[in-house]
Amino acid sequence: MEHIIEIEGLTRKYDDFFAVDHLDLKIGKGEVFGLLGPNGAGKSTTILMMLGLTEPTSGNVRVCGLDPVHQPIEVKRKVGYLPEDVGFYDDLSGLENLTYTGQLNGLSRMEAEEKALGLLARVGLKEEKDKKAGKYSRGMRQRLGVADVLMKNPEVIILDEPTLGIDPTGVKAFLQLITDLSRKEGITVLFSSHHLYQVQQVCDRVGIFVSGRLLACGGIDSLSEQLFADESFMIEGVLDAGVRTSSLKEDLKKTKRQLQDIPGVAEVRIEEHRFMISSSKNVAPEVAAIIVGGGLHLNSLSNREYGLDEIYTRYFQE
Ligand SMILES: Nc1ncnc2c1ncn2[C@@H]1O[C@H](COP(=O)(O)OP(=O)(O)OP(=O)(O)O)[C@@H](O)[C@H]1O
Repeated sequence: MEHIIEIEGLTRKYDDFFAVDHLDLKIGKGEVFGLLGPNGAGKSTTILMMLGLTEPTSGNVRVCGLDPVHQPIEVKRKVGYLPEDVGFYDDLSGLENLTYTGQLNGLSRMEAEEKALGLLARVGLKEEKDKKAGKYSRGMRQRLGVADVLMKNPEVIILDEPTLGIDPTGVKAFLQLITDLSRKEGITVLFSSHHLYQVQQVCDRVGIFVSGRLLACGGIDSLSEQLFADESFMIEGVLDAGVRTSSLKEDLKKTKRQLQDIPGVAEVRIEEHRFMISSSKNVAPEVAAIIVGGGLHLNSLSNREYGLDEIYTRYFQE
């Protein structure tokens, strides 16, 4: 696969703090790639370095074969960037804003207007073309932002939290627009988000950022495996709290050791009269047999499998 973005050992330090810590990442042409991670994970800093707006402390970035540190203007010609909050001339209409961008990019007024009209239709703002940008809703502004970015025929589009503050219907339409750009026009799309669910819907691959590092990267299916392959099942065995034999302490210890030896089991914890077992597969039958065989009184056994959603939430809570 042809790589349009290549990042090697990319690092950005602020004093002693690593905002981005030795990042390696390659993104293919036409891919929709999601940068997923909590606040402060280093997503925006990575984006700014790709655009040549922040200088790396060390490491390399190449975007469309260009070095953003030394060729920032060339990079800006090929890469469209949509920041979290797009700035427009609020007193000008959507059409006038786009036409102005077109003219700044070397088109004549007529050419710019024609192109702007086509793009307004493309992003679903045809009806609102003459409305002042200041009166657009947040979702409309984001769509106008995409049209604005498309005015310069970019090869790559980078969007920072593009769905923030848009209602669910708007989000759906917006994500569809992103997918179309990649599928129909071969544009590479990179977007950052906190929302696993949104990223999951449109991205070919996702990179999970935590503390400036890429914790896992790949198709959505492979992420849970990469992150928590050995802990996707949680089995909980509750003992009868009323039964207190003299050998209880010893029995619990012995049973814990036996549970730990079951193939696939990652961790066994005892909390009061409960066993908590995380494992890579469903070992509930073995767990039941061992607990009962160990002379303990099992009251109930529950077993649940975590989806990527829960793993993601659980992980970031920790
Ligand atoms: N100019 C700066 N000076 C000092 N620290 C900074 C600077 N810019 C960013 N940081 C720090 O670097 C870390 C990464 O920030 P960054 O904005 O890249 O995270 P993010 O993943 O984009 O988060 P968010 O989702 O909140 O936008 C944060 O801890 C932030 O405080």
